[in-house]
Amino acid sequence: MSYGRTFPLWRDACAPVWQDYTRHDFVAGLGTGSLPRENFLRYLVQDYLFLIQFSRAWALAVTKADTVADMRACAATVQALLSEELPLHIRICAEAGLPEPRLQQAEEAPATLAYTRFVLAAGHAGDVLDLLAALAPCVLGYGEIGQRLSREAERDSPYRDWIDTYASPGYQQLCTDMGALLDGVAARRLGPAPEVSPRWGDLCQTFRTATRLEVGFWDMGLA
Ligand SMILES: Cc1ncc(CN)c(N)n1
Repeated sequence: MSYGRTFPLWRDACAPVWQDYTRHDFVAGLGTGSLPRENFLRYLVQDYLFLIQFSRAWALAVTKADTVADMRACAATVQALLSEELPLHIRICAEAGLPEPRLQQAEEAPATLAYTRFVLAAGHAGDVLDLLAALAPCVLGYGEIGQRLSREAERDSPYRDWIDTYASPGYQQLCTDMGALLDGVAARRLGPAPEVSPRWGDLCQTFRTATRLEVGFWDMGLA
């Protein structure tokens, strides 16, 4: 799945690290079902904390967006994070005996701090395109992972629920919408040939750093 034109260019510019992210051992363990539950829950608690900061970053994108249509697209992502993705985490953790107040009291792991504060700093220091470059690996990487695992994962993987969430038409639509948002902002700010813009190298670097931080997030889950 390409999710527009800009995303594949950024992804292909950091292909080895993208591979490390989307083909990580943690992801393989979700597909085969061999990932220990304890590691999955450690990841989910941190991801709960991650998604709160990530929602703030998308809310920042609402304030930085160029047009009302873009504001709506960013606001829809805030809504999806808080009302669809976060409840999945709350439900799975509650079933495992971890009610939401316990999640709220959890301490952020260094990997969570590093990733979320990087994204927020990129957004505060830069414009909406810098912010979207930092946000894209998260949204679109899980879109790719969800699609692939829904085809390749063991039918009876205990992580089917998780896989189905990211493969679902709702999440895939979010990815398609983000790809279109990204293309529109890139065209507006960089012109018809974004790859030759003087900003292109910095944007690729921001995307690459966020992708490395995704790898660090899976590593934290496996540790
Ligand atoms: C760390 C991380 N990256 C991406 C996603 C998908 N929104 C997530 N839930 N957590």
